[in-house]
Amino acid sequence: MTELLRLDGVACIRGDRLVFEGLSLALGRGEALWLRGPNGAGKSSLIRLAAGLLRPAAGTVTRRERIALIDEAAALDTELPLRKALDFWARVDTVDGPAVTRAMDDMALASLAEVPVSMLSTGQRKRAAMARVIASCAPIWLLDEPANGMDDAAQARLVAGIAKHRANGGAVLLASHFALGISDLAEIDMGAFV
Ligand SMILES: Nc1ncnc2c1ncn2[C@@H]1O[C@H](COP(=O)(O)OP(=O)(O)OP(=O)(O)O)[C@@H](O)[C@H]1O
Repeated sequence: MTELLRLDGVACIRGDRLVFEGLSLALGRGEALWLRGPNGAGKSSLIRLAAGLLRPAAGTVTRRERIALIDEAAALDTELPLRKALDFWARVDTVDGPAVTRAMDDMALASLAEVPVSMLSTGQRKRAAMARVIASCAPIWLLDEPANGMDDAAQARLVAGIAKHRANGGAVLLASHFALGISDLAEIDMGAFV
């Protein structure tokens, strides 16, 4: 198995509180891992550690490939029409226009291409954030509550997108309150590390 992401003996301190410690995980090509646990268990913190946005208080984080991240902020320019906002990130990620078109199709966003991001609904913004992740072509997806605000049809597209990514050799680290119906999903109960 080719490991794309590895955490060894990681501890996380937020403010002056130890959120978790002694946490290790490895994520290989085609694998998905669900971080579950109650509010405050540290699911979002672990996603941010994996992304390199937080420094571990102990242990090591190793990323062997590019990452794409969804968290509470969609990171799309709210002033731009959706297509242009996604094209901006495509240039940053050095991917081509067809990748953006395919990602928009995957998340059923084609009809919203000219709509400013600021006018999208909550669920549409989540779909747009997911399209950005898909279009990035990054092998490691770090998804923090990606289904929040999505209706059933959007969730089904999210699950299909994750399956396609894994089939193409990608890996997914998912923080979520529920399993989303993803098959062959490993899990870590973050409550066990508090
Ligand atoms: N910027 C911050 N400064 C200080 N403490 C923080 C910060 N962000 C989060 N925390 C604390 O870290 C702990 C873990 O928070 P985190 O958001 O990682 O949990 P979570 O499992 O994702 O929770 P939820 O299910 O509510 O989204 C909480 O006690 C939270 O109050």
